[in-house]
Amino acid sequence: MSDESRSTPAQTSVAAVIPAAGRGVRLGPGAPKALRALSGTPMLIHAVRALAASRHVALVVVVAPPDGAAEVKSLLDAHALPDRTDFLVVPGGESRQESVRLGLEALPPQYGIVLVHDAARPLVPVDTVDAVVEAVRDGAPAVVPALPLADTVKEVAPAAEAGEPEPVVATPERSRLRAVQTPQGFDRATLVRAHESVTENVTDDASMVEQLGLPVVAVPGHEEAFKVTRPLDLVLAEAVLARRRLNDGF
Ligand SMILES: Nc1ccn([C@@H]2O[C@H](COP(=O)(O)OP(=O)(O)OP(=O)(O)O)[C@@H](O)[C@H]2O)c(=O)n1
Ligand SMILES: C[C@](O)(CO)[C@H](O)COP(=O)(O)O
Repeated sequence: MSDESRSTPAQTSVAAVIPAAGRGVRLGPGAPKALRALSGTPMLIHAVRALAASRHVALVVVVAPPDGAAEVKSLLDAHALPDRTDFLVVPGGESRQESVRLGLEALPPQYGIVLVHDAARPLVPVDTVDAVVEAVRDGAPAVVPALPLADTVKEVAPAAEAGEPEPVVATPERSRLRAVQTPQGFDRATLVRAHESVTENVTDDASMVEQLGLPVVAVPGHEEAFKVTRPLDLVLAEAVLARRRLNDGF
């Protein structure tokens, strides 16, 4: 590639990988979490629309439950989505990390910036997505949206016996702690290297980049980007959607 044809960060195309292959055990029995309805629409469709709402995002790769790729393709076909965005569906894996890796492997070469976004965070506002992309375009290899904590956090040691109280061993300084959300944004080469190098299971992609010794920066997250994990989160999600409908005058 000549120097003239090499993309600058500002021109680099952006793809989003949406891991949606989880079962949703903490949500309780039912369909895979991403396929459960919020206000009559599958959670996954809300998440896809939230990412495709960003003018930066040109491709969305949905990582479907391992035996659910055909169902997810039909869902994408059945719901209105922006014309300017391309969509791909690939089957996922046993862990979130494996599902993200499978999504990354499906990315065509022209995408230099990758967002990884949980299907379980269906209501992330577009301004949060854009802020993450802009921070990567400004040169950060890895960016996380993050919020200060409302609760004090304690570190505990294992209880002496199951069911016994856990001894508290430390209280980390709260002002320096953040609750991390998605989409997390990456320079693609950095994220690919992280997934190739880190073999132990981690709960987010940015921590793999930290393990490479590369900088990760935090931008402001949003309270509506919360993760639907337990049954009460569904109640909150429905309330947020009802508030949006009211604000939009529906
Ligand atoms: N094998 C997996 C496990 C999780 N995920 C995705 O990773 C995101 C965050 O995971 P989480 O909220 O933990 O979802 P689940 O694994 O479905 O939840 P649980 O742990 O309660 O089963 C979700 O969008 C989920 O679909 C995935 O793509 N592949
Ligand atoms: C990636 C993540 O959403 C950042 O908070 C989170 O780590 C996912 O965790 P989960 O246990 O897979 O829900």
